[in-house]
Amino acid sequence: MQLSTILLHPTPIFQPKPFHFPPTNSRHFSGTNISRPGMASFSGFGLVGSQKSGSLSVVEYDSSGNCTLMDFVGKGGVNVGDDLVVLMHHIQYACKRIAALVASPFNSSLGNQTGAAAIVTGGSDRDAPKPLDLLSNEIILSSLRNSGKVAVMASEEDDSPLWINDDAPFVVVTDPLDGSRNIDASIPTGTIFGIYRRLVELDHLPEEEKALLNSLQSGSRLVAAGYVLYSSATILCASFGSGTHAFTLDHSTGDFVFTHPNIKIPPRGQIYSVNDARYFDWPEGLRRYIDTVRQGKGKYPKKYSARYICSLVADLHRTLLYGGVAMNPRDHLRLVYEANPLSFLVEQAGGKGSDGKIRILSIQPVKLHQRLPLFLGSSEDIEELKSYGDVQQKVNPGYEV
Ligand SMILES: O=P(O)(O)OC[C@H]1O[C@](O)(COP(=O)(O)O)[C@@H](O)[C@@H]1O
Repeated sequence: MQLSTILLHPTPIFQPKPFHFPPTNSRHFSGTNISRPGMASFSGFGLVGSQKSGSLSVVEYDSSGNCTLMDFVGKGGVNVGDDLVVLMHHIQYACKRIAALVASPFNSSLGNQTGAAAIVTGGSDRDAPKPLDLLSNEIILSSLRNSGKVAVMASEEDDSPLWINDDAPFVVVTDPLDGSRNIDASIPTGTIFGIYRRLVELDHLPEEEKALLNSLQSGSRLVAAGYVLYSSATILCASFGSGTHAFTLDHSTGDFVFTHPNIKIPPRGQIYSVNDARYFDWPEGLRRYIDTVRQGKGKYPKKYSARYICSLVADLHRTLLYGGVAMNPRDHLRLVYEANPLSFLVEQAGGKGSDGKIRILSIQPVKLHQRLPLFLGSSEDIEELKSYGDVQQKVNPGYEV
């Protein structure tokens, strides 16, 4: 199959549906609490906090009893505003196309057709993108363009941000396909996105300049953020500034169904997630921390377990649900595309995001592709880890795997 064929006919299953705002005459459900010991708790199923008033509002469900992502964000749900509803409709559609792409029997032959594996990044701070990275990037870009709601898109796959639409309200930062080095082995991958408002005070600047400055907003200004995990289930996890919620793709209908309301990361977990083949490149503090918790000698007197998928979205998703710390202590992950959106989600779930010293969301990005150490997880685990002082890996030889 030709690349162009895949691009033009990516997902026979999910045809784009005309967009309608959610119906307003759906049934109302009352809240219940779902929690399991030692795991994230999901509170108030069917009831979510209203972003504007801070009060609880009732999410509306369709006739099958399901509340979909679009019901959730719309007027019958938390009502994030019409512009953001339209944008989310296009983002979720793009992610359904990527979900189909990563599961496609044809994706392993894409490298030969695009020649993308040979792309050189011209001395920039980025690894050479893979064919699926580039295709995912195209899919996201076309959806953002079609939404009419995006002024700027900054992608991990592009050297510079793209100015799309002068009057559109939002700026989107994205890592279209994180963990793509895993793809040949069908290991989970993910899409990460963050949404900011366009800075109207920069409108007078030349396009290149305002595109860059809009993309370098601090994470504390995020309006919304999310990831989509492509795994045994396709899960879209998002926050619109009022809790972190997850939706699972129902392949029979093409809807993301509201499955994990108000995720609360346990304050303490028993799992650390890191590539510990780097142990001898770690600083003393990080080695001591890992040695301590794996022996059950830390503040939580149980032996920790190690889990590392090497796919940031998957490692974070598990951490959100089970607790613990997901980390990459070397300067590898990107502040703009990865650390900020994911820290926003973790904080909204009651956890913490740090570079080992300071809060991620407080860092002012100075470079688009800026990299940093990243520690995300349970608040007590992150605090304990930071108390070891020296946890950022400075030796970073650039591991070829
Ligand atoms: O090689 P390391 O240090 O284990 O890094 C692995 C991390 O890199 C990633 O693959 C991201 O790297 P890319 O953004 O370059 O794909 C993450 O998914 C994963 O957590």
